[in-house]
Amino acid sequence: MDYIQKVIEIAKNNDSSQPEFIQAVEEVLLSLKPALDRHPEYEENKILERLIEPERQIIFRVPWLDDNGQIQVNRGFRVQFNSAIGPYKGGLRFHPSVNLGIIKFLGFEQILKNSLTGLSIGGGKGGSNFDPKGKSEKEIMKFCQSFITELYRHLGQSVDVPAGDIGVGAREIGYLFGQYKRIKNEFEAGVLTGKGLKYGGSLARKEATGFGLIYFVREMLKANNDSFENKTVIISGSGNVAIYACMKAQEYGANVVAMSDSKGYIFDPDGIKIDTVQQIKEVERKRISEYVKYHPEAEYVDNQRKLWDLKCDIALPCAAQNDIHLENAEKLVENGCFVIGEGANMPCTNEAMSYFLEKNILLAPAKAANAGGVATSALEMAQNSMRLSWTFEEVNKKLDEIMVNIFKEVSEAAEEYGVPGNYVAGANIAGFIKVAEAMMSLGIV
Ligand SMILES: NC(=O)C1=CN([C@@H]2O[C@H](COP(=O)(O)OP(=O)(O)OC[C@H]3O[C@@H](n4cnc5c(N)ncnc54)[C@H](O)[C@@H]3O)[C@@H](O)[C@H]2O)C=CC1
Ligand SMILES: O=C(O)CCC(=O)C(=O)O
Repeated sequence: MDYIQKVIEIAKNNDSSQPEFIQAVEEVLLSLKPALDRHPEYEENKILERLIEPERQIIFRVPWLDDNGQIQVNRGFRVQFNSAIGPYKGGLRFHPSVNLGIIKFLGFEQILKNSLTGLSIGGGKGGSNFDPKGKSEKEIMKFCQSFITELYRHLGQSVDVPAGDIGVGAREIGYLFGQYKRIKNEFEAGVLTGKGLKYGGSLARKEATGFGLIYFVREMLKANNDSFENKTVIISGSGNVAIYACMKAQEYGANVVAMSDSKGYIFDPDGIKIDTVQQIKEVERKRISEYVKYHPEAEYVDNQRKLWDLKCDIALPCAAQNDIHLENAEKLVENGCFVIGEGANMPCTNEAMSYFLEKNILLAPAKAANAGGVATSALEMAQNSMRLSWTFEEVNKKLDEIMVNIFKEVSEAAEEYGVPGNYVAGANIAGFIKVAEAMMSLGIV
């Protein structure tokens, strides 16, 4: 058995109840062969065995009182995966589906993503099986306070710096930061990112993941002599990443015709009115089905999975993992889709990814394409350290430059390691080499 298969077997034996984590490990490791062939020292130093084992995993009880005075108990997680190149960095997800395997897949992806940004940030991820849907503002606050009251002892601006992910936005980060500050009696702004603008947040962090995705896809299109102009785009999700991806794609002349949530999708052939989606999702926190009340000419389909049957040139999955299965991939290609930009983490199954690559579809992998969010989080930390704030234009310009660099790094790695145009392998190899070299330098730790 070769080295890669041996390590995949170790992951399967150790973590057989964590299918998403095994999926992420297989996807990454299987593409690293050219890098491992060139660097036999990585096997001698058991770099892959160490890479798949988190440095630390924290699981904790989160008790809180609901509005009826009843005690509720949730489970909290923080996986501090790899700090070879910087403090652990990665978001918190609050969603009923959260378990250790999901947090581990996200944390594992984060190691290589953060490495691609070129900034000094290691990989981590956390969250809870808490469901924010239907909770009052007070309940959200009480949950966040209880969550951070346990987790705070493992955090610090040079230790571990969480941010948002599904179910965690500026509101939740505010409550987490407020309680952290109270416990520590210290205004340690750099301990959390995605903060509100009045207490240390960065302009453009809210927009960064969606904008960054479009900057990356723009570069990928440019390298293939194409652009967003007049392209038909469909987007899954209607949260933070989806909204700002839609906005920027429209700015570049694309016609975004569909968006979704976990229940269904809206189809507006004249183009999604993104300010309506923002009103429904960011202000009212309601279902995307509300859209047709404002725009009766649009259609609502009560089946999110059917989104992938729509005709488009570019598909941007920006919701959750394993959103695009093989049959969705086949349908997209059959309908003429030739670009996939992954805004969500691991939105395509491994079978769907292989199919896209086989069909020479331009596939922008999540690790690279959605790295603009965490990169801008690192810019927020930099501003916090300097105790100053950059303008929106300054942050956005830096974000754009970072995404241009990531694309360059990814496509050059693909060329150098013999898989030109395979941005999936390019991203994995480029992200991995940096972390592996740092791990080699740091000794057996
Ligand atoms: N917020 C950020 O800065 C970053 C987020 N991501 C990833 O982007 C994705 C979306 O995250 P956010 O927009 O921040 O979250 P969000 O909570 O703002 O929005 C999530 C969206 O996905 C939809 N959704 C959730 N589960 C779904 C399902 N099973 N099927 C269809 N739709 C579903 C929700 O209805 C909502 O529209 C996640 O995969 C996240 O890990 C990646 C990088 C950074
Ligand atoms: O901004 C951050 O630190 C985290 C973003 C994140 O969770 C992600 O990149 O998936």
